[in-house]
Amino acid sequence: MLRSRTKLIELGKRQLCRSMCKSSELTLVEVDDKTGIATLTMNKPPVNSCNLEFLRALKSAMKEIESNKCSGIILTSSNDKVFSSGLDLNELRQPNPERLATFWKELQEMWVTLYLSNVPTAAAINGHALAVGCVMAAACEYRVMLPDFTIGIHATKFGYVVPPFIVNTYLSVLPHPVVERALLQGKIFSTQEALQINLIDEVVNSKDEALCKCADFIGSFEQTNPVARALTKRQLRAPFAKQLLEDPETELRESLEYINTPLFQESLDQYLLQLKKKNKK
Ligand SMILES: CCCCCCCCCC/C=C/CC(=O)SCCNC(=O)CCNC(=O)[C@H](O)C(C)(C)COP(=O)(O)OP(=O)(O)OC[C@H]1O[C@@H](n2cnc3c(N)ncnc32)[C@H](O)[C@@H]1OP(=O)(O)O
Repeated sequence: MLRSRTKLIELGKRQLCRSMCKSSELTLVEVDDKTGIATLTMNKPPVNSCNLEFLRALKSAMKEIESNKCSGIILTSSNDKVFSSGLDLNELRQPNPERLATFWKELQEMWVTLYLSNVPTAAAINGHALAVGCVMAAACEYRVMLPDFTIGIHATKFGYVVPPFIVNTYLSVLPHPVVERALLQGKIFSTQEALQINLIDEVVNSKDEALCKCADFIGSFEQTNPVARALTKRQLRAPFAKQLLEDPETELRESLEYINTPLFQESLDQYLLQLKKKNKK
Protein backbone atom coordinates (compact mmCIF):
# COMPACT_ATOMS: atom_id res chain seq x y z
CA MET A 1 0.00 0.00 0.00
CA LEU A 2 2.73 2.40 1.13
CA ARG A 3 4.82 1.37 -1.87
CA SER A 4 2.05 2.08 -4.35
CA ARG A 5 1.39 5.47 -2.70
CA THR A 6 5.06 6.34 -2.94
CA LYS A 7 4.94 5.31 -6.58
CA LEU A 8 1.97 7.59 -7.19
CA ILE A 9 3.70 10.53 -5.51
CA GLU A 10 6.79 9.81 -7.59
CA LEU A 11 4.61 9.72 -10.72
CA GLY A 12 3.03 13.07 -9.77
CA LYS A 13 6.46 14.63 -9.31
CA ARG A 14 7.60 13.35 -12.66
CA GLN A 15 4.56 14.82 -14.34
CA LEU A 16 5.00 18.17 -12.63
CA CYS A 17 8.56 18.67 -13.70
CA ARG A 18 7.87 17.86 -17.30
CA SER A 19 8.45 20.77 -19.60
CA MET A 20 7.69 21.14 -23.24
CA CYS A 21 10.69 21.03 -25.51
CA LYS A 22 9.72 21.17 -29.14
CA SER A 23 6.67 19.99 -30.92
CA SER A 24 5.35 19.75 -34.40
CA GLU A 25 1.77 18.86 -35.22
CA LEU A 26 2.85 15.28 -35.76
CA THR A 27 5.11 14.78 -32.77
CA LEU A 28 5.14 16.13 -29.25
CA VAL A 29 8.35 16.26 -27.23
CA GLU A 30 8.33 16.82 -23.49
CA VAL A 31 11.52 16.85 -21.45
CA ASP A 32 11.56 16.07 -17.76
CA ASP A 33 13.60 18.88 -16.16
CA LYS A 34 14.86 16.63 -13.39
CA THR A 35 15.80 13.48 -15.28
CA GLY A 36 16.46 14.93 -18.72
CA ILE A 37 14.33 12.17 -20.25
CA ALA A 38 12.45 13.17 -23.41
CA THR A 39 9.04 11.68 -24.10
CA LEU A 40 8.40 11.64 -27.83
CA THR A 41 4.70 11.24 -28.48
CA MET A 42 3.56 10.22 -31.95
CA ASN A 43 0.57 12.31 -32.88
CA LYS A 44 -0.57 11.63 -36.42
CA PRO A 45 -4.32 10.95 -36.41
CA PRO A 46 -5.99 8.66 -36.78
CA VAL A 47 -3.55 5.78 -36.25
CA ASN A 48 0.04 7.10 -36.51
CA SER A 49 0.57 5.64 -39.96
CA CYS A 50 3.97 6.75 -41.25
CA ASN A 51 3.78 8.96 -44.32
CA LEU A 52 6.72 11.01 -45.61
CA GLU A 53 6.01 14.03 -43.41
CA PHE A 54 5.56 11.92 -40.28
CA LEU A 55 8.81 9.99 -40.86
CA ARG A 56 10.59 13.34 -41.27
CA ALA A 57 9.03 14.72 -38.10
CA LEU A 58 10.05 11.62 -36.12
CA LYS A 59 13.63 11.70 -37.37
CA SER A 60 13.99 15.40 -36.73
CA ALA A 61 12.51 15.10 -33.21
CA MET A 62 14.95 12.29 -32.37
CA LYS A 63 17.93 14.24 -33.69
CA GLU A 64 16.85 17.32 -31.76
CA ILE A 65 16.49 15.28 -28.55
CA GLU A 66 20.00 13.87 -29.01
CA SER A 67 21.56 17.23 -29.76
CA ASN A 68 19.93 18.69 -26.62
CA LYS A 69 21.85 16.10 -24.60
CA CYS A 70 18.73 14.51 -23.15
CA SER A 71 19.33 11.42 -21.04
CA GLY A 72 17.02 9.16 -23.04
CA ILE A 73 13.96 8.86 -25.26
CA ILE A 74 10.60 7.33 -24.46
CA LEU A 75 8.56 6.67 -27.59
CA THR A 76 4.79 6.57 -27.15
CA SER A 77 1.50 7.51 -28.82
CA SER A 78 -1.21 10.12 -28.25
CA ASN A 79 -3.80 7.57 -29.45
CA ASP A 80 -4.79 5.31 -26.56
CA LYS A 81 -5.57 2.35 -28.86
CA VAL A 82 -2.86 2.53 -31.50
CA PHE A 83 0.88 2.96 -30.94
CA SER A 84 1.44 2.94 -34.72
CA SER A 85 -0.21 1.21 -37.67
CA GLY A 86 3.10 1.11 -39.56
CA LEU A 87 3.76 2.62 -42.94
CA ASP A 88 1.06 4.72 -44.51
CA LEU A 89 -0.01 2.33 -47.23
CA ASN A 90 -1.20 5.23 -49.39
CA GLU A 91 2.47 6.15 -49.89
CA LEU A 92 3.02 2.78 -51.57
CA ARG A 93 -0.08 2.72 -53.78
CA GLN A 94 0.46 3.79 -57.40
CA PRO A 95 3.30 5.95 -56.18
CA ASN A 96 4.87 9.01 -57.68
CA PRO A 97 8.43 7.72 -58.28
CA GLU A 98 10.19 10.72 -56.79
CA ARG A 99 8.04 10.90 -53.69
CA LEU A 100 8.32 7.14 -53.15
CA ALA A 101 12.13 7.29 -53.32
CA THR A 102 12.18 10.21 -50.85
CA PHE A 103 9.71 8.39 -48.61
CA TRP A 104 11.77 5.19 -48.56
CA LYS A 105 15.01 7.10 -47.85
CA GLU A 106 13.29 8.84 -44.93
CA LEU A 107 12.19 5.43 -43.63
CA GLN A 108 15.78 4.18 -43.81
CA GLU A 109 17.08 7.30 -42.06
CA MET A 110 14.42 7.31 -39.36
CA TRP A 111 15.22 3.66 -38.63
CA VAL A 112 18.99 4.26 -38.45
CA THR A 113 18.46 7.31 -36.20
CA LEU A 114 16.30 5.35 -33.77
CA TYR A 115 18.14 2.02 -33.92
CA LEU A 116 21.60 3.56 -33.41
CA SER A 117 20.52 6.41 -31.15
CA ASN A 118 23.30 7.49 -28.78
CA VAL A 119 20.90 7.72 -25.87
CA PRO A 120 18.88 4.97 -24.15
CA THR A 121 15.58 4.35 -25.91
CA ALA A 122 12.38 2.82 -24.53
CA ALA A 123 8.96 2.22 -26.02
CA ALA A 124 5.78 2.70 -23.98
CA ILE A 125 3.52 0.67 -26.25
CA ASN A 126 0.07 1.97 -25.35
CA GLY A 127 -1.80 0.45 -28.31
CA HIS A 128 -1.48 -1.78 -31.36
CA ALA A 129 2.01 -1.77 -32.90
CA LEU A 130 1.83 -3.21 -36.39
CA ALA A 131 4.52 -3.73 -39.05
CA VAL A 132 6.76 -0.64 -38.96
CA GLY A 133 4.97 0.28 -35.71
CA CYS A 134 6.38 -2.95 -34.27
CA VAL A 135 9.75 -2.23 -35.89
CA MET A 136 9.95 1.15 -34.13
CA ALA A 137 9.21 -0.47 -30.78
CA ALA A 138 11.69 -3.30 -31.44
CA ALA A 139 14.38 -0.78 -32.41
CA CYS A 140 14.20 0.63 -28.87
CA GLU A 141 16.26 -0.96 -26.11
CA TYR A 142 13.31 -1.66 -23.82
CA ARG A 143 9.61 -2.26 -24.39
CA VAL A 144 6.67 -2.19 -22.06
CA MET A 145 3.13 -2.77 -23.32
CA LEU A 146 -0.46 -2.45 -22.16
CA PRO A 147 -2.71 -5.56 -22.19
CA ASP A 148 -5.18 -6.51 -24.92
CA PHE A 149 -3.29 -5.02 -27.84
CA THR A 150 -1.37 -6.60 -30.69
CA ILE A 151 2.17 -6.33 -32.00
CA GLY A 152 3.97 -7.90 -34.93
CA ILE A 153 5.00 -7.86 -38.56
CA HIS A 154 2.36 -9.41 -40.80
CA ALA A 155 3.82 -8.29 -44.14
CA THR A 156 3.88 -11.76 -45.74
CA LYS A 157 0.14 -12.15 -45.07
CA PHE A 158 -0.66 -9.44 -47.55
CA GLY A 159 1.99 -10.07 -50.17
CA TYR A 160 4.94 -8.03 -48.87
CA VAL A 161 8.49 -9.24 -48.86
CA VAL A 162 10.07 -8.16 -45.59
CA PRO A 163 13.01 -5.81 -46.19
CA PRO A 164 16.35 -6.84 -44.61
CA PHE A 165 16.54 -4.00 -42.07
CA ILE A 166 13.13 -5.03 -40.76
CA VAL A 167 14.28 -8.65 -40.47
CA ASN A 168 17.38 -7.38 -38.65
CA THR A 169 15.37 -5.38 -36.15
CA TYR A 170 13.54 -8.57 -35.15
CA LEU A 171 16.81 -10.51 -35.12
CA SER A 172 18.34 -8.12 -32.65
CA VAL A 173 15.62 -8.89 -30.09
CA LEU A 174 14.46 -12.43 -30.88
CA PRO A 175 16.25 -15.72 -31.58
CA HIS A 176 16.57 -16.70 -35.25
CA PRO A 177 14.05 -19.62 -35.23
CA VAL A 178 11.43 -17.40 -33.56
CA VAL A 179 12.01 -14.64 -36.11
CA GLU A 180 11.84 -17.08 -38.99
CA ARG A 181 8.52 -18.53 -37.87
CA ALA A 182 7.00 -15.18 -36.93
CA LEU A 183 7.91 -13.48 -40.21
CA LEU A 184 7.00 -16.41 -42.43
CA GLN A 185 3.63 -16.80 -40.71
CA GLY A 186 3.07 -13.05 -40.63
CA LYS A 187 2.36 -13.56 -36.94
CA ILE A 188 0.72 -10.84 -34.90
CA PHE A 189 1.20 -11.42 -31.17
CA SER A 190 -1.12 -10.49 -28.34
CA THR A 191 0.49 -8.57 -25.47
CA GLN A 192 0.70 -11.80 -23.46
CA GLU A 193 2.26 -13.78 -26.34
CA ALA A 194 4.73 -10.97 -26.96
CA LEU A 195 5.80 -11.18 -23.32
CA GLN A 196 6.24 -14.95 -23.55
CA ILE A 197 8.66 -14.72 -26.48
CA ASN A 198 10.42 -11.64 -25.01
CA LEU A 199 9.40 -9.33 -27.81
CA ILE A 200 8.38 -7.03 -24.96
CA ASP A 201 9.98 -6.78 -21.53
CA GLU A 202 6.98 -6.12 -19.32
CA VAL A 203 3.21 -5.72 -19.27
CA VAL A 204 1.70 -2.79 -17.35
CA ASN A 205 -1.83 -1.59 -16.73
CA SER A 206 -1.72 2.07 -17.69
CA LYS A 207 0.16 4.50 -19.88
CA ASP A 208 1.46 6.33 -16.78
CA GLU A 209 2.86 3.07 -15.47
CA ALA A 210 4.42 2.40 -18.86
CA LEU A 211 6.10 5.81 -18.85
CA CYS A 212 7.33 5.23 -15.30
CA LYS A 213 8.84 1.85 -16.22
CA CYS A 214 10.55 3.37 -19.25
CA ALA A 215 11.92 6.21 -17.11
CA ASP A 216 13.23 3.66 -14.60
CA PHE A 217 14.91 1.74 -17.43
CA ILE A 218 16.59 4.88 -18.74
CA GLY A 219 17.52 5.85 -15.17
CA SER A 220 19.31 2.51 -14.79
CA PHE A 221 22.13 3.91 -16.95
CA GLU A 222 22.74 6.86 -14.63
CA GLN A 223 25.97 5.37 -13.34
CA THR A 224 27.39 4.60 -16.78
CA ASN A 225 29.53 6.85 -18.91
CA PRO A 226 27.27 8.07 -21.77
CA VAL A 227 30.02 7.99 -24.39
CA ALA A 228 31.19 4.50 -23.44
CA ARG A 229 27.56 3.36 -23.37
CA ALA A 230 26.78 4.86 -26.77
CA LEU A 231 29.88 3.40 -28.42
CA THR A 232 29.26 -0.03 -26.93
CA LYS A 233 25.64 0.08 -28.12
CA ARG A 234 26.83 1.05 -31.60
CA GLN A 235 29.32 -1.81 -31.61
CA LEU A 236 26.63 -4.30 -30.63
CA ARG A 237 24.08 -3.02 -33.13
CA ALA A 238 26.33 -2.16 -36.07
CA PRO A 239 26.24 -5.67 -37.61
CA PHE A 240 22.44 -5.41 -37.92
CA ALA A 241 22.63 -1.95 -39.51
CA LYS A 242 25.72 -2.64 -41.66
CA GLN A 243 23.88 -3.28 -44.89
CA LEU A 244 21.79 -0.13 -44.64
CA LEU A 245 24.70 2.04 -43.50
CA GLU A 246 27.10 0.83 -46.16
CA ASP A 247 24.78 0.45 -49.11
CA PRO A 248 21.40 2.16 -48.63
CA GLU A 249 21.05 2.56 -52.41
CA THR A 250 20.79 -1.19 -53.04
CA GLU A 251 18.12 -1.59 -50.36
CA LEU A 252 16.32 1.43 -51.82
CA ARG A 253 16.48 0.14 -55.40
CA GLU A 254 15.28 -3.36 -54.45
CA SER A 255 12.41 -2.02 -52.38
CA LEU A 256 11.25 0.44 -55.04
CA GLU A 257 11.40 -2.26 -57.71
CA TYR A 258 9.33 -4.57 -55.58
CA ILE A 259 6.76 -1.94 -54.60
CA ASN A 260 6.22 -1.14 -58.28
CA THR A 261 5.50 -4.74 -59.30
CA PRO A 262 1.90 -5.54 -60.34
CA LEU A 263 1.90 -8.35 -57.75
CA PHE A 264 2.59 -5.91 -54.93
CA GLN A 265 0.20 -3.25 -56.22
CA GLU A 266 -2.65 -5.77 -56.61
CA SER A 267 -2.16 -7.17 -53.10
CA LEU A 268 -2.05 -3.64 -51.74
CA ASP A 269 -5.31 -2.67 -53.47
CA GLN A 270 -7.05 -5.69 -52.00
CA TYR A 271 -5.64 -5.04 -48.54
CA LEU A 272 -6.66 -1.36 -48.56
CA LEU A 273 -10.16 -2.36 -49.66
CA GLN A 274 -10.40 -4.77 -46.73
CA LEU A 275 -9.29 -2.05 -44.32
CA LYS A 276 -11.92 0.38 -45.63
CA LYS A 277 -14.68 -2.28 -45.79
CA LYS A 278 -14.16 -3.10 -42.13
CA ASN A 279 -15.25 0.44 -41.29
CA LYS A 280 -18.31 0.41 -43.55
CA LYS A 281 -19.87 -2.71 -41.94
C1 LIG B 1 14.19 -7.83 -51.58
C2 LIG B 1 13.72 -6.61 -50.87
C3 LIG B 1 12.26 -6.36 -51.08
C4 LIG B 1 11.80 -5.28 -50.20
C5 LIG B 1 10.35 -5.02 -50.44
C6 LIG B 1 9.88 -3.90 -49.63
C7 LIG B 1 8.47 -3.50 -49.95
C8 LIG B 1 7.46 -3.96 -48.98
C9 LIG B 1 7.11 -2.97 -47.95
C10 LIG B 1 6.50 -3.70 -46.81
C11 LIG B 1 6.59 -2.96 -45.57
C12 LIG B 1 5.60 -2.99 -44.77
C13 LIG B 1 5.70 -2.30 -43.53
C14 LIG B 1 4.41 -1.61 -43.10
O1 LIG B 1 4.44 -0.98 -42.10
S1 LIG B 1 3.00 -1.71 -44.04
C15 LIG B 1 1.68 -1.16 -42.97
C16 LIG B 1 0.95 -2.32 -42.42
N1 LIG B 1 0.00 -1.88 -41.44
C17 LIG B 1 -1.19 -2.44 -41.31
O2 LIG B 1 -1.51 -3.37 -42.00
C18 LIG B 1 -2.13 -1.86 -40.26
C19 LIG B 1 -3.49 -1.72 -40.79
N2 LIG B 1 -4.35 -1.09 -39.82
C20 LIG B 1 -5.05 -1.76 -38.89
O3 LIG B 1 -4.97 -2.96 -38.77
C21 LIG B 1 -5.95 -0.95 -38.00
O4 LIG B 1 -6.10 0.31 -38.61
C22 LIG B 1 -5.43 -0.74 -36.56
C23 LIG B 1 -4.01 -0.20 -36.52
C24 LIG B 1 -5.52 -2.06 -35.77
C25 LIG B 1 -6.34 0.29 -35.85
O5 LIG B 1 -7.68 -0.11 -35.94
P1 LIG B 1 -8.84 0.96 -35.71
O6 LIG B 1 -10.13 0.21 -35.80
O7 LIG B 1 -8.58 1.73 -34.46
O8 LIG B 1 -8.67 2.00 -36.89
P2 LIG B 1 -9.14 1.83 -38.41
O9 LIG B 1 -8.79 0.50 -38.92
O10 LIG B 1 -10.56 2.25 -38.49
O11 LIG B 1 -8.21 2.89 -39.13
C26 LIG B 1 -8.53 4.28 -39.20
C27 LIG B 1 -8.31 4.77 -40.60
O12 LIG B 1 -6.92 4.66 -40.88
C28 LIG B 1 -6.71 3.86 -42.06
N3 LIG B 1 -5.45 3.11 -41.88
C29 LIG B 1 -5.14 2.27 -40.90
N4 LIG B 1 -3.89 1.82 -41.02
C30 LIG B 1 -3.39 2.38 -42.13
C31 LIG B 1 -2.14 2.30 -42.79
N5 LIG B 1 -1.12 1.54 -42.34
N6 LIG B 1 -1.96 3.02 -43.90
C32 LIG B 1 -2.95 3.80 -44.38
N7 LIG B 1 -4.17 3.92 -43.80
C33 LIG B 1 -4.38 3.21 -42.68
C34 LIG B 1 -7.94 2.97 -42.11
O13 LIG B 1 -8.14 2.52 -43.42
C35 LIG B 1 -9.01 3.93 -41.66
O14 LIG B 1 -9.32 4.78 -42.75
P3 LIG B 1 -10.82 5.27 -43.03
O15 LIG B 1 -11.21 6.01 -41.79
O16 LIG B 1 -10.71 6.13 -44.24
O17 LIG B 1 -11.64 4.03 -43.25
